[in-house]
Amino acid sequence: MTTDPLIELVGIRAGYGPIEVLHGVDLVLGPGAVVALLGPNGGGKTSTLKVCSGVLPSTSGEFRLAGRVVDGVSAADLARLGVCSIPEGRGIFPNLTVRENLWIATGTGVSLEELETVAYARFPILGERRTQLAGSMSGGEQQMLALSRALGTNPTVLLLDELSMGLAPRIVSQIYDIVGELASEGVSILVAEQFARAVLPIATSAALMLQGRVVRTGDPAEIEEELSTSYLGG
Ligand SMILES: Nc1ncnc2c1ncn2[C@@H]1O[C@H](COP(=O)(O)OP(=O)(O)OP(=O)(O)O)[C@@H](O)[C@H]1O
Repeated sequence: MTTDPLIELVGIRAGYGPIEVLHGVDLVLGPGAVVALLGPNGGGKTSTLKVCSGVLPSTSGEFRLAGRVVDGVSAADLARLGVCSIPEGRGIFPNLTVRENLWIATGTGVSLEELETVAYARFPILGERRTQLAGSMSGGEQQMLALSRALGTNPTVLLLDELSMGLAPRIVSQIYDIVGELASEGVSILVAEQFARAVLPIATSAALMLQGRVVRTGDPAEIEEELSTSYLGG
């Protein structure tokens, strides 16, 4: 196992057209770590994840994956290198069945059979619903499907954006239990959450993002406390 950080961002700047939204992001995701990317709306959490998954190119700084500089590497190539992303909104296709959604992940070179085996073993409900349209399932089941697509590809790094969005607290904690299991199996995880409490039980450290920069990293509970008193009016 590598001792290099899985992901290392150094002074990353990036934006949309002429508007820069990341103004020099520094972030480290170590092997087997679960880093919670916390902060209020618009701080740049999603944009940082997009840089890590290769869908938002940086304009300066350095992005390293397991010690290798990967600035400019395409999202598809990063996926082949083991970076797997579940974007905000889950990235599943509501008008396709569970099985067809899993089939989409075969683009990374895994067979449908393998994907289905992994998915249905971990989430039996998905096996029961394999021919059902994804859009007709509950939010929690859709999130399970999104996670299954990721798991089947055997990622080394998992990028998660607002997993808790729109889900009941009980479902959120079930989903995060599974994310915690993945971490204990050695997957390194970077997870953006506006509602920090959801991710606290599994986070090994936290990074606070404000206005396009990581302003502090440290103990997840301390950062959550600072966030809720200073920035969210809690
Ligand atoms: N596609 C886009 N085009 C232009 N500006 C964008 C785009 N996406 C995000 N932004 C801007 O970039 C900044 C950072 O947004 P980002 O979504 O990365 O933050 P966030 O911390 O993830 O917030 P949220 O929790 O609301 O998603 C915001 O000012 C936002 O308006």
